[in-house]
Amino acid sequence: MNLLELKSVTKAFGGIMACRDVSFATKQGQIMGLIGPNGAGKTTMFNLITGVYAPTSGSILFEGQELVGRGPDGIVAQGVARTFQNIRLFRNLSVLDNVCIAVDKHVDYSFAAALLRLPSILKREQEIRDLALEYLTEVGLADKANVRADSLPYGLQRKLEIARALALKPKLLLLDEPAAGMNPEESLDLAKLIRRIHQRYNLTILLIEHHMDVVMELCDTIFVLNFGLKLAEGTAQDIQSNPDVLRAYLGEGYKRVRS
Ligand SMILES: Nc1ncnc2c1ncn2[C@@H]1O[C@H](COP(=O)(O)OP(=O)(O)OP(=O)(O)O)[C@@H](O)[C@H]1O
Repeated sequence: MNLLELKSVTKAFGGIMACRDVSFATKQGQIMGLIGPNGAGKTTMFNLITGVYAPTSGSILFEGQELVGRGPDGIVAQGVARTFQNIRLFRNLSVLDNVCIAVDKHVDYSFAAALLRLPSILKREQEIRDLALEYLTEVGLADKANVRADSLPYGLQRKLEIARALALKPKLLLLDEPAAGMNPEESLDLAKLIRRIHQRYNLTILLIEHHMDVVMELCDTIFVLNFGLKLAEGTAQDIQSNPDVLRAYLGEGYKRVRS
């Protein structure tokens, strides 16, 4: 079953065509890679799916329902969460509080009850902290729960963004360059983490990444954008041997990760 389907999506910023007539479908449970040169339109695709921008034309379906026009909060409520290329944490809050805020989105209690600090609220607050700690444990950050988010090195801030996105209980998780700035060993460690959460939380994942070892290791299918247009789509094997992709992005001397 298709969880996400883009149909002829176009986005123009004035004269710049960031995406042109892009169509693809992501099946339930898939990990799909979105790759291409700088400026190809990858982050714009994420911004369109998450309602940050409205497409100039085209349709974006999630579980068969139109997302266009729903707005970012409505789309999160539908089950879509993301991380950002430029990390967006509450920098001066603790690591734990960054995740608590996301867990809290699922909690239903009245403002008056919260204000009066009723015992039920105090109990619920403890539950939120416990849940947040579980997500931090999942990404290996439990021992950093009480430090300020901006004191973490960038690689760990990216993991914190993943924990926060998980806390929104998404069906579809969009990861925008989660391995940016990581060395090969760290990026393979991150690939293992992504594989683990994919299975554990029954996720469908859309992954933008320039680290090809991570993309080739994780993705069931890969969609290649170039100048806002679809260049190719296929398995890791197809993409690594596609002459157009080698020419436009991977480089003619690209060494296959898997053969
Ligand atoms: N808000 C905006 N206003 C104007 N132009 C934009 C805007 N957002 C993106 N663009 C343009 O759209 C094109 C696609 O940008 P986008 O950030 O989606 O590329 P990308 O593939 O994610 O690149 P990178 O790999 O460098 O992150 C670029 O030419 C960019 O300058």
